[in-house]
Amino acid sequence: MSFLTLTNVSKFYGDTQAVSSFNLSVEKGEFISLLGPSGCGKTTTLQMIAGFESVSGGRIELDGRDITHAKPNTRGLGIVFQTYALFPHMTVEQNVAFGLEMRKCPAAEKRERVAQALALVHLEQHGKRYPREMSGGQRQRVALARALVIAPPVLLLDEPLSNLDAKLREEMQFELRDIQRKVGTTTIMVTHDQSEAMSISDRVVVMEAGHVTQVDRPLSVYEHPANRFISTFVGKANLLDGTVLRQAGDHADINVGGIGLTLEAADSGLRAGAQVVLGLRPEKLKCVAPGQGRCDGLVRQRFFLGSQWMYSIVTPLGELTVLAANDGAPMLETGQTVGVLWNDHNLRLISSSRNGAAQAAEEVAS
Ligand SMILES: Nc1ncnc2c1ncn2[C@@H]1O[C@H](COP(=O)(O)OP(=O)(O)OP(=O)(O)O)[C@@H](O)[C@H]1O
Repeated sequence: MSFLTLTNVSKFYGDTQAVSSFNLSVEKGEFISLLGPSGCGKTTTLQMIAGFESVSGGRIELDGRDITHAKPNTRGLGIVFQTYALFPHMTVEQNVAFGLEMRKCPAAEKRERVAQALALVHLEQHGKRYPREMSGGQRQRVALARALVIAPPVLLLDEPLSNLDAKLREEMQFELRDIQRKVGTTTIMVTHDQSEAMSISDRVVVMEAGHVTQVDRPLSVYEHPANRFISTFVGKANLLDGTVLRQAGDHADINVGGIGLTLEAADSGLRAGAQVVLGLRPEKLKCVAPGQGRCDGLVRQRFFLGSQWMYSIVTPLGELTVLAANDGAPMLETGQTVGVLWNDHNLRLISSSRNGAAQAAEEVAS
């Protein structure tokens, strides 16, 4: 059953539509990420859930209650901002206790709940310090404890890790997910970092220019991106321009640069002659000895990524990016000819013109 529901929620700033017909049902305890490029409407959506921005149209319900126009303080949600927004003149304990004081919580209960919240974020030894005496990661955890101490029905996180350096950010991603699992709070996080969204969330909501374009589990978004933008925004993808030769049963034969590919396309409705764009992830390609792959190619560039090598290989399909594990096998040299191998099972249909019967006739005739 849905715990938080957004139905056709939209937002106009004057004539500009920042969010358009946003629909989402969130289950109790779920961790959802709103993912998309700058300006796509993520923060505006979060602010509408929090009640800091008014809603131009649609409805927001929390646990069966219509909160579309409710005042922010009556929604009781926990919020963590990108800047943490800690009170500099208050100690860590006082910062965490703030929400309980507003709620007139009795002193003994307050002490206990603050201690529990600080223990949850591993800061029980730091209660008497001031925010300026804490590192960025510690301040982030204080902000989290302050949001969680009121036991909110929903936790809203706006780019909560973006001020941290790469290593700390990664550690905090795991910690954040761990804490969220422990307390079981339904969480909505805004991020423009696809790897963060993929590693933390139960489901990812991809937004583009105010619209939701895909809602799915991280693996499904990665393996079955809904469009061309998502295929390259979430991970890397080789995009191959091809022409459908024929659709037969549950697959389609496709010509890409003179090489025949088989696309599993049972429900695609592709017609012979249609122009298609196929996606193939770089880690699904393998370099083998010349003549041993599906085609040969010339290594144009290589990049060392630590755990992997990334190669740029010129092939009849176009220039392909190939990711190979740094597993001790000899690395490829630029200028070297290699075979390139892949399984057509890993091809994804990204877009198609879905036409071209006449073009098909020409292809078959030629
Ligand atoms: N107060 C405002 N007045 C007018 N336009 C606004 C206002 N706030 C946001 N916008 C516009 O609404 C659109 C969505 O903004 P929003 O901040 O929600 O995007 P975002 O996806 O969170 O971006 P970012 O990742 O850069 O924070 C943008 O075009 C932005 O310029």
